[in-house]
Amino acid sequence: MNPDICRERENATFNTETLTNMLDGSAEKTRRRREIESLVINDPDFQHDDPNFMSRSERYDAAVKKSSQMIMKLRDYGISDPEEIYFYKRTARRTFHEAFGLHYTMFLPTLYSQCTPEQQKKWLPLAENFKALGTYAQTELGHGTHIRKLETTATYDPSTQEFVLNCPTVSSIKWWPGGLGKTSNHAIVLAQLYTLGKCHGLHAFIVPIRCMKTHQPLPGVTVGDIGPKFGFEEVDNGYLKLENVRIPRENMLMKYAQVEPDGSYLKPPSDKLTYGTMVFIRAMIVGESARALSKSCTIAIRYSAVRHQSELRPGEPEPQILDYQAQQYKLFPLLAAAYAFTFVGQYMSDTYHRITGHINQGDFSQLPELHALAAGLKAFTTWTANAGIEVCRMACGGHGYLCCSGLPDIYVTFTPTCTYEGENTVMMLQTARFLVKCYRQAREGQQLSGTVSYLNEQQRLQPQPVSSRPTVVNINDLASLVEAYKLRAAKLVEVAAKSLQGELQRSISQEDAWNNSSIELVRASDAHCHYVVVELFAAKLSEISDTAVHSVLNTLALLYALHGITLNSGDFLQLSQITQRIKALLVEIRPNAVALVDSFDYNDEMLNSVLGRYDGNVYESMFEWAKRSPLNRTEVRSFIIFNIIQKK
Ligand SMILES: CCCCCCCC/C=C\CCCCCCCCCCC/C=C/C(=O)SCCNC(=O)CCNC(=O)[C@H](O)C(C)(C)COP(=O)(O)OP(=O)(O)OC[C@H]1O[C@@H](n2cnc3c(N)ncnc32)[C@H](O)[C@@H]1OP(=O)(O)O
Ligand SMILES: Cc1cc2nc3c(=O)[nH]c(=O)nc-3n(C[C@H](O)[C@H](O)[C@H](O)COP(=O)(O)OP(=O)(O)OC[C@H]3O[C@@H](n4cnc5c(N)ncnc54)[C@H](O)[C@@H]3O)c2cc1C
Repeated sequence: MNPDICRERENATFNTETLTNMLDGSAEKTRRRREIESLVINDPDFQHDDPNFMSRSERYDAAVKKSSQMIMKLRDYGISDPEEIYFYKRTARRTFHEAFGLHYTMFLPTLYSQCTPEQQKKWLPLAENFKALGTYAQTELGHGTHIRKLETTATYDPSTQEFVLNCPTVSSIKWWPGGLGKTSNHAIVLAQLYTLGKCHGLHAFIVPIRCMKTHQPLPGVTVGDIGPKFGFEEVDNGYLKLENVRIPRENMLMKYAQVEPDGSYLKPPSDKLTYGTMVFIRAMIVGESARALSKSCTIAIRYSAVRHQSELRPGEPEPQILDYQAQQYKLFPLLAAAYAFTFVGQYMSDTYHRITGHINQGDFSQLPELHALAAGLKAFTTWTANAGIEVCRMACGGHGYLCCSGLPDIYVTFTPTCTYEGENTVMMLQTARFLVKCYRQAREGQQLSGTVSYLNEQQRLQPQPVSSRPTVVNINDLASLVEAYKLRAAKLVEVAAKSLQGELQRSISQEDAWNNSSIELVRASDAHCHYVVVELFAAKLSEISDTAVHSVLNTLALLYALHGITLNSGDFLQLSQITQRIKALLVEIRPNAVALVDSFDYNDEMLNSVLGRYDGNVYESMFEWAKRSPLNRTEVRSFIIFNIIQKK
């Protein structure tokens, strides 16, 4: 064990196990999570070649093999709880990405949430037993964001009681779905429903695409892999063209909207229920932001504790790079954000399950808030985490650029979360739509509840506009900082609403007014989400009874809130003391930095990083890893070089 990293752990002011238990929910939950993780880590079937030294095809084949093994093993171990399956797969995913990822994350959840009981009876046994292997095919070459303009059609034929599916143009070819190219034999296809000559908009259909016996594409189906990408090398994101593909009427997902045998159409209670799976994944991605950022911080902070470089004082030994204030300023606010997002991820998951419970009971009243919250927090947390991973990589200097640091893979795997499940700017604009609506309701005297209740206060405090009210912040008091964030959010929502109003007064259309105000609208959503994160971090502190853990998390919460103010100082009144206070907080966090990342409890197998190793023995491991590069298998790799040298 590296002596530097041992000393860091000895100097921590709190018990890492207590904090890990709190993050997991209880000591028992930590025990069970670790037990599931060790099933993977100690399994010889999961000791495989490093994918960095494999070709794309080899990686795909290995991923399919591992994914199939996982299915068998989960069955053998009797693991069926979704959260436990998730722990198992998360551990197995450490060095390869699942070939059946979309089956679990979107195909199955869509069947659970949008099938009638009769449909569930037919499809769930097939899907849960992996006979029907599925994906979610919504995006087309021409449209990903503006899904109302998707061109794939499903036209009902009452004479045969079938839907006929077509992708009539090049731009209507389905493009991107994970696992579509080579793996899936079924797809949930989002298509424009036509019945009795009328279009009823987007609906979801279960479409068999490959024969369940031979795995050959079915008649009318053209399907394949879209080629290499920035990351996710193992995954066969695919294309799909449907030409006169007939499916039975019962293959339309009919929990909400229905087509009767004679072709008559029954409307759903809300036409946005078709979009439910996207809301689910957006809600889950918030927790993924926390995990990607906490992993990156673990690597960068552990490495910064063992890496020595330059001089602080002439003649003295080189310090740990973690002792540089500039290094702390890069990493500790991200560490604080990783904790904040962990709590926000838990809140988002609980909120999703609570509100979908109400939706299942027929109460749709909270759907707009759920959509706005999931869209906004998905965008807010993925943007921060995405930028943060890159900061962590650069904070490791040159070694952070090596694949064995683990950071390049975390980055290329995480960065598409800013695009998929709703491009982030577009998601922020959806949240803004909700915020402006709420602002107007509050102005009309309606009492708002939930995360937007702060907009009620603007009504109470009229006639003085929010934008002219001074912000007085006690920088040592979290409650005061929450108030400052609240006021900033109220101010920026007001600015956005007024911009819209101003544009409309110039008698331009609603749509143009919206486009001309989109900078203000995105800023309003960003401020709202930032407020929600700070508020939830502060609320979490009130649940913590252990004094030492409370104290260290309070320091992190203060740093998160104050650092956010410095990044957005134009929106707050400038406070000259804030930078001084931040410097003091960095010093306070310094002795606990390694213990705080230890508490995330990533073991070496999951972290898969030579720089972030628990024992700190980074250089020996880097040298061992380099020796395994295929380019090192022979001393002279290219005779072309050899010939050039000879000629000279
Ligand atoms: C407790 C622990 C539990 C552990 C559980 C363990 C289980 C673990 C399982 C899973 C773990 C998951 C881990 C996550 C890992 C993620 C990996 C997933 C891989 C994903 C691969 C990628 C897949 C995809 O990308 S699929 C394609 C996604 N595509 C999109 O997102 C398209 C984006 N576009 C849109 O959503 C829409 O077109 C739009 C919102 C931009 C606009 O829609 P439009 O119809 O045009 O609407 P508009 O006119 O603007 O608005 C009309 C009103 O409708 C409201 N609205 C819009 N959308 C919604 C919605 N979804 N819900 C509700 N309401 C909506 C909108 O606000 C308007 O309302 P208003 O009242 O009229 O203002
Ligand atoms: C790795 C990966 C996996 C994916 N997996 C799947 C899958 O399994 N199934 C599936 O169906 N899809 C999948 N997708 C597709 C993904 O959902 C879309 O790429 C995503 O929804 C964005 O749509 P787009 O590509 O059309 O971007 P565009 O909408 O073309 O975005 C381009 C730019 O235009 C801007 N823009 C667009 N509309 C507006 C607007 N209204 N206002 C302001 N700015 C706007 C955006 O902000 C962005 O800057 C995947 C994508 C990736 C990268």
